[in-house]
Amino acid sequence: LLYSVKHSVQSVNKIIHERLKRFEKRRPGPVQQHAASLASQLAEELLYHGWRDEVKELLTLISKPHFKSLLRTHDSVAKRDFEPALPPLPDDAMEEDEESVKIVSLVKTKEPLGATIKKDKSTGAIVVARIMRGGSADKSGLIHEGDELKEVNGVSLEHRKPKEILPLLACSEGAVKFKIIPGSTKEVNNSLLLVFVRALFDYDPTEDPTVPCKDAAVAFKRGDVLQIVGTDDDTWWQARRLGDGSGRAGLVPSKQLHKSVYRRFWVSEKYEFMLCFRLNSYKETVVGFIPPAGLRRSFRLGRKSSRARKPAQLRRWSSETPGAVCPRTYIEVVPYHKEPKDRHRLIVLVGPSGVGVNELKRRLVISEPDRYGVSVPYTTRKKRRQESEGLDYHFVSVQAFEELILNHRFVEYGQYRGNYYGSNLDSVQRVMAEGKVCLLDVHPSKIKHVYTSEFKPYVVFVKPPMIEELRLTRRRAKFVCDEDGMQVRMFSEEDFEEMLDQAEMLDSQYGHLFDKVIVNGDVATTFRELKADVEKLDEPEVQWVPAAWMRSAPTKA
Ligand SMILES: Nc1ncnc2c1ncn2[C@@H]1O[C@H](COP(=O)(O)OP(=O)(O)OP(=O)(O)O)[C@@H](O)[C@H]1O
Repeated sequence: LLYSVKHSVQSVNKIIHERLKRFEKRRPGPVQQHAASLASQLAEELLYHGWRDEVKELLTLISKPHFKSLLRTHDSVAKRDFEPALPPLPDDAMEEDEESVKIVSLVKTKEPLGATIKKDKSTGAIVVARIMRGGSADKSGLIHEGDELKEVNGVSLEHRKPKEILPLLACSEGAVKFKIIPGSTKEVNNSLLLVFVRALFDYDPTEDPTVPCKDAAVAFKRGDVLQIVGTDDDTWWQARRLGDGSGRAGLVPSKQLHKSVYRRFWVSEKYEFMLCFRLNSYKETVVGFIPPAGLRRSFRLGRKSSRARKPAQLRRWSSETPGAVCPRTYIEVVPYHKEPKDRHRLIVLVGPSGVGVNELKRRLVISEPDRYGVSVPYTTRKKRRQESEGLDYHFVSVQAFEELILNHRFVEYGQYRGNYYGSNLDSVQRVMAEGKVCLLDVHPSKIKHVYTSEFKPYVVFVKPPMIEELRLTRRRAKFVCDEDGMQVRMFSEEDFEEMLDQAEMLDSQYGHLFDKVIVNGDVATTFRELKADVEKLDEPEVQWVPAAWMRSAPTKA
């Protein structure tokens, strides 16, 4: 038995040996040398191709650290990093330490090389400061951060300033030859990160005196989605702006940097502004206006009290979200693909009093009553003759209402003339369970109650147009001006100014929560824009939602 086992092991070994020999003769070569970055690009592509199980599985596989390491190792072997073959040195290179000089040749396209340079203050040498992820320099794998540049296309860089070197590179077409002295080799992770963030502030590098290289920076607007591809540097991250078509990574201020710059700016220049911001704010406590039956008016607190010309200090804006004190940076987002079986996202409409939130809500419901619905509010007041339970209000006892308060079932509630009124979460859920798009109109400070994966709110900020257009479009418009909602009057110049002031404050305090800003000039145009935007949420296109929603299982508000 032992003999036969030994014999078979020997034959297996022989077979393996022969196979390996054959394999060696064929000398299989790598198909390409950038498998790691290709896998990252593939992962990114997959984000846009539905959220099917196979896609998820493949994404999980290629995002695993050991799989990434395997690909990086493959790339090193493919590039023969283990036995660096230096090209023959030109004669004049002999003055340098032969061992240390390297000539590299990159093929330059119309795109920039994707590297920044700086002058080393102590030695005066020109060194590579940064390599942009995904750029030509990065993909070549031939130039690294810290490398000293000696020549570009035979032109010596000695005693030159970085500014003088840029034109040399800009002129170069096709192959660009660099003579470099490699810096200390540090491990560089070439694979792109799969972290996406939504910017909560506008950034324009041309106006930023702190940016190390304006040309290498990426400009973006609040709401843009950025893919963060490198966070090696604590102050300047590398990121790509999605949808700009270039795919080029550039510098963006890191979270920490933006916070510190913002604080410095705030302390020095914005201090006065912030001070009046605080003086004008107060805690919301009362419901100011409860409308008659029909399409419910909102519970936007104190909306009418401001019209009743209360002093500025008593205006309703809450101090509970001190947006201007805490700088807004980035919020991590993930792609969300709506499946046909998924519920519609909750549509939250916010805006200053009188801007037209109710009007737009009304138009949406009338346009497609089977598709759009509004939640029916709860009240403890007595039912009037013409009102119906569940249609105008849910009429409940004080005890029942207070129990609901204790159970955190209200998005917004308050008291008016001794009765409670409130927008209830169950009411919202009922509309959503009917398969309708639920429209909710709340003060932005209350969005937090529905900011969960269960509701996936899509927040639309309805903004007034410029004052000239307000005057023009609201010439014949009337708004409810008494506390019982029965009297109406025309808009005054003061109402317009107040609307614009409120809009500005809402934007600065809660702008980070808005998915869409819509300017309500001509109401028919605004309505069409809003409807088209809401309908887009049902298309199989990728939507970017806070990562926190998707990480946790659907949470109850
Ligand atoms: N774009 C517009 N052009 C002209 N009139 C408009 C426009 N939008 C709204 N209106 C009118 O302005 C008035 C106030 O609108 P609406 O009641 O919808 O405001 P609101 O934002 O819901 O404010 P509030 O909650 O304080 O009532 C209504 O008469 C409405 O028809």
